[in-house]
Amino acid sequence: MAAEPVAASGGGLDVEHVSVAFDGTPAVDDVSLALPAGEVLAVLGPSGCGKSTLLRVVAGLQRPDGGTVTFDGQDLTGVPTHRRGFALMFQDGQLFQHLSVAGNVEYALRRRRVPRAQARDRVAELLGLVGLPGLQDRRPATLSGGQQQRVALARALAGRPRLLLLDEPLSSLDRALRDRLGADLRRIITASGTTALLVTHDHEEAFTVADRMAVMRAGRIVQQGVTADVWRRPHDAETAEFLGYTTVLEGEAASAVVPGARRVALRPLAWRVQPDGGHTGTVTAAAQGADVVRLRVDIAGIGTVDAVGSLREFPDAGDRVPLALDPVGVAVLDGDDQLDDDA
Ligand SMILES: Nc1ncnc2c1ncn2[C@@H]1O[C@H](COP(=O)(O)OP(=O)(O)OP(=O)(O)O)[C@@H](O)[C@H]1O
Repeated sequence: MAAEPVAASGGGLDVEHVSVAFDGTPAVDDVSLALPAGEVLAVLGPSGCGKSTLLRVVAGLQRPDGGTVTFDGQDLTGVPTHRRGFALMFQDGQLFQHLSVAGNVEYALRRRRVPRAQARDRVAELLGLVGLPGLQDRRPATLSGGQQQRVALARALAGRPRLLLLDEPLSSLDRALRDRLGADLRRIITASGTTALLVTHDHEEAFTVADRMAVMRAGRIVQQGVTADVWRRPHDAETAEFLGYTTVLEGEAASAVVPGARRVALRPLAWRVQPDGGHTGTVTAAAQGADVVRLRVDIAGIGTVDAVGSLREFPDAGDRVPLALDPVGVAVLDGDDQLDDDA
């Protein structure tokens, strides 16, 4: 069930009924998206779902078989990529290795013949914005992966694009750096007032960076909305799993967790070992993580679920443990039932 996109009133991007097929096989299938000006939208989906193709249609690099792309009400059909006023940033930055950092960032400014002094000031301002002040003269090869992506971002923002298109911008970085740069990316995009469309397979990245999220599967948008809403209320089990929920319960097991619910999805942190938590379970497996003990516990009437425990009282297989349920880690699927946050 795909919610209808909210029209991007007051400007922004509108994608309506866009389809692309390669050799008769649909890659993008009747996709509609709305991105209001000043917001960040993440299209989230697994490899091969068609998200890069969709991004290429918006960029003007791929002609759709059907549908329209408009920005600020202007139909972009027939408008070439370089006339759209958009900027693109890819997974691996694609910096010009023979140019300095400053040379890379001012690339768009040179093409527009911005006066030299003005361009220099803008480069300094952008490097400050992305957290790399003073690195003008360095070569890309002497920078870390995270620094290179920051330079790529500064370069993309230099021409003040009306839409920034990001294709898996953090995927080449390791997890810790990805988390840090994800938060920075959001801050930088917001601070520069840029409207941005991000495609990614990483739900954490989408959650950190975007205001709105569209979940894509096999060429179609299966759910879209405000990021926190999609996160808390995935429509179906497959979407829930893709968003990091690890267990789906049905029938009586579901209603034992949320009264009246037919299906619920649980995040790995939903159950926590806690005295007087209201439930009891038997540990079937335990593995020590860096911060918590990750458990599988069997709860009578519910089944086997993931849980976390404290490193201080390392529970082990066979132990009976008291458990509390954190409502933030629970989503009701296919129903109107919502878990009360105070429950
Ligand atoms: N130029 C092309 N010619 C033929 N098939 C293509 C072409 N580009 C993409 N496809 C196919 O279209 C489908 C969607 O590809 P696309 O690259 O858009 O997916 P994606 O979600 O971005 O995946 P990934 O994250 O792996 O890049 C895939 O099945 C892919 O093989």
